[in-house]
Amino acid sequence: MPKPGGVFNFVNKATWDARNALGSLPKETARQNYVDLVSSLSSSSEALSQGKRGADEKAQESKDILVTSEDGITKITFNRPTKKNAISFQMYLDIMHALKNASTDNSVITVFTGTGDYYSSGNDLKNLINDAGEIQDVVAMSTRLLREFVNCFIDFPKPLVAVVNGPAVGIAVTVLALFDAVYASDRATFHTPFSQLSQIPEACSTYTFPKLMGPAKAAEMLLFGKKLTAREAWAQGLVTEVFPESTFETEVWTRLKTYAKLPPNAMRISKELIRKHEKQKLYTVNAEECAAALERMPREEYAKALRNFLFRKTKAKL
Ligand SMILES: CCCCC/C=C/CC(=O)SCCNC(=O)CCNC(=O)[C@H](O)C(C)(C)COP(=O)(O)OP(=O)(O)OC[C@H]1O[C@@H](n2cnc3c(N)ncnc32)[C@H](O)[C@@H]1OP(=O)(O)O
Repeated sequence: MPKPGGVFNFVNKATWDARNALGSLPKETARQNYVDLVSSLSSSSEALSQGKRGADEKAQESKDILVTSEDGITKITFNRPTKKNAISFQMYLDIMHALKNASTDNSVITVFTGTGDYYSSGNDLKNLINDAGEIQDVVAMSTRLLREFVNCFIDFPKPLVAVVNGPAVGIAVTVLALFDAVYASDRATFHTPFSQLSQIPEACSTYTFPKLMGPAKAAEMLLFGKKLTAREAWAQGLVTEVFPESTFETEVWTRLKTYAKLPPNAMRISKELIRKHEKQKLYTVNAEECAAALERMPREEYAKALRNFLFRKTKAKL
C-alpha cells in the first residue's frame, strides 16, 4: 500500500509507518505498540478530519492549548502555566490540529503566545522518560511526530507571528526561525540547552540559525546553550522587535489588529514566494535532524540528562 501523503495527515502516516515497522519486532510487542500508538492518536485523528471554520468561531477546545479567533487573528496559546507551558505529546497534536484549522479558516494572521510568566519551556521532559527514569518505548513515534510537527510550520501558508511574553526554551525557540515575525517582551529570554540535555537541535535550527545569525553565534546557542536576552536575540535576527514589558501586550496586539486588515491574498502569495526556494531544503534538514534524534534518544547519556532534571528536587532535599 502506498504511504498516505499530506503534511496534516499525521495519524494515517503514523499508522502506515507503524505497520511497516512491525516486521522487525516480536509479533506481540509489535501488535501492542501499534494498538497503543493508534489509540493515543485516534482522538486527534477525529479532530484533524473536522472541516473548515469561521475566524470568529471558537476554533478548538483543549485544556493546554487554547485557540481563539477574533479580529482576523487566530490565537494559539500555550496554556499550561504550572509546568511553564512545557509541551506534552497531546499539545504537539493539538497545535498541529490548530494550525491545520487556521490554514483554512477566515483569519488573516495566526499568532502563538503563552499564558503566565513563560512563553514555553519547550519539550515536556517527561514525554520520553518513565517514573523510573528509563527511556520509554516511544522514541520512534516521537521523532515521527516531531518531523510532522515541524513540517506544519514549514508549510503554514499565512503570516505566522510569535508574541513571546516570557522565557522560551528548546523547541519553543528553534521553531521561531520558521515564523514570519517574532515580537518579544523585554522579559523574554531564549535558551536552547541541547548539549546540557545531551540532545541535538531540531526544527531546522541547524540550518536556520547559522543563516540568521552566522555560524559563530549559532554555535554559542546550539552547541554551548548560551541563553540570550530579548535584545541579544533581536541583535542576532531571531526577534523582529522588543517591547517594554509594561506596554508589550497593548502595543503588539494593536499592531497585529492593523496588520490583520491588510489584503490576505497578497500576504499569502508574498509568503509563498519568500519561502518557495527554501522549502525543499527545510524538509531535508528537518528529516536529517529527526533521523539524528532517533539515533540519540535511546542512549543512556540522554536518559541520564533527563533524570538530572526530573529528579533534581528530590536530590536537592537529600
Ligand atoms: C515529540 C517530541 C519532540 C521532541 C522535541 C525536542 C525538543 C527539545 C527541547 O525542547 S529541549 C528543552 C527542554 N526544556 C528544558 O530543558 C527546560 C526544563 N525546565 C527548566 O529548566 C525549569 O523548569 C525552568 C527554567 C523552565 C523553570 O524553572 P523554575 O525553577 O522557575 O520552575 P520549576 O523548575 O519549579 O518548574 C515548575 C514546574 O514545571 C515543570 N517543568 C518546567 N519545564 C518543564 C519541562 N520542559 N518539562 C517537564 N516539566 C517541566 C517543573 O518540573 C515543575 O514541575 P513540578 O512543580 O511538578 O516540580
